[in-house]
Amino acid sequence: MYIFIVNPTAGDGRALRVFKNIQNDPLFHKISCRTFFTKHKAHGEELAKQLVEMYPDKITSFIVVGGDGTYHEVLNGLKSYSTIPLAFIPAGSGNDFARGISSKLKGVRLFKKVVSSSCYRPYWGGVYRTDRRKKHHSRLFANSIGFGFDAEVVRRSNQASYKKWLNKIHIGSLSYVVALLECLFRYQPRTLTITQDGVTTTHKNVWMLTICIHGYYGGGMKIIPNSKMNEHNFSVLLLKNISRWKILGLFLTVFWGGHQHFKEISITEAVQVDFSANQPIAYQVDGQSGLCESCHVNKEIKSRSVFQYDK
Ligand SMILES: Nc1ncnc2c1ncn2[C@@H]1O[C@H](COP(=O)(O)OP(=O)(O)OP(=O)(O)O)[C@@H](O)[C@H]1O
Repeated sequence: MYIFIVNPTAGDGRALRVFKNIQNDPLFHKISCRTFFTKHKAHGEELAKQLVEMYPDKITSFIVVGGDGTYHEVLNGLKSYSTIPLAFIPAGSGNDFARGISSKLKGVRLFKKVVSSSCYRPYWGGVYRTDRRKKHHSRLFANSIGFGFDAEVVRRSNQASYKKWLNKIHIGSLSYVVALLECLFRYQPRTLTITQDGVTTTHKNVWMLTICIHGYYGGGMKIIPNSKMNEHNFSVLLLKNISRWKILGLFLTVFWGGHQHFKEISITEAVQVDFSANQPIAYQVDGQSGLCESCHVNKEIKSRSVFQYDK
């Protein structure tokens, strides 16, 4: 049995339209499936957890129709069930996970491939635990986790009252531009003590620390241009000692990878990253935001089967 988890609000309603097209396809009526619509934040996680506990041996695959946030929730609902296959039909506003796995098909064409082929490949997600969570309360991520300026922009935009209004007139992404300009003048860089694979260093005036499974983030920005996804390593980007105006240049050049030549950026690889900050720091994980003072990040030990059709 296939389980569809659909976030009808993702992509300003695009996910609902995509799902309706799938529902109208004759193949949909030939497969055994059940569909669940998310009704509120974190509902995708609750649904996935309940369903996998209810039907542990009957599920062929979860099929997520939505954006990165919905995929992140379903992934976390399946945290203790690494053998359950997962497929993602991108219909959000960002969809970086689809870019990360080089999925070119969309909508009905992708749905047909998911139910008629067996292109499931191993995917090693990330595990993170902030100081605000107890030891056994680690969570998973599918794309990246970032700390600092960019996360503050996401956090501010998610909390802003103007985002609701901009979403209503379908220019929700403009809320990030407004938040970016707000943060540009107000953000205070942090001092971070970072331990990467056992080596500890302290960095002053840090604007961003971003830990990526693949190169894409923020809705199509290629933050780590040459990132090669693999089972062991993350790509780690550190941005420090940069002027406020140059930050603007960074967010313009990131679309074609020009930012990687900035002397203020270093990109390294690591299996495990720990850090602590001198004061609370914003984080964004798969586009969802929060606050912490320290965090531990490593890769999932067991891989998951994720539908990856990149032809
Ligand atoms: N019925 C609902 N009403 C409001 N919010 C919802 C509902 N269902 C899920 N959500 C929340 O919507 C948020 C955004 O979803 P999602 O990330 O999938 O879409 P998106 O923001 O359009 O896409 P992307 O993250 O790829 O840019 C998630 O945090 C999820 O918890």
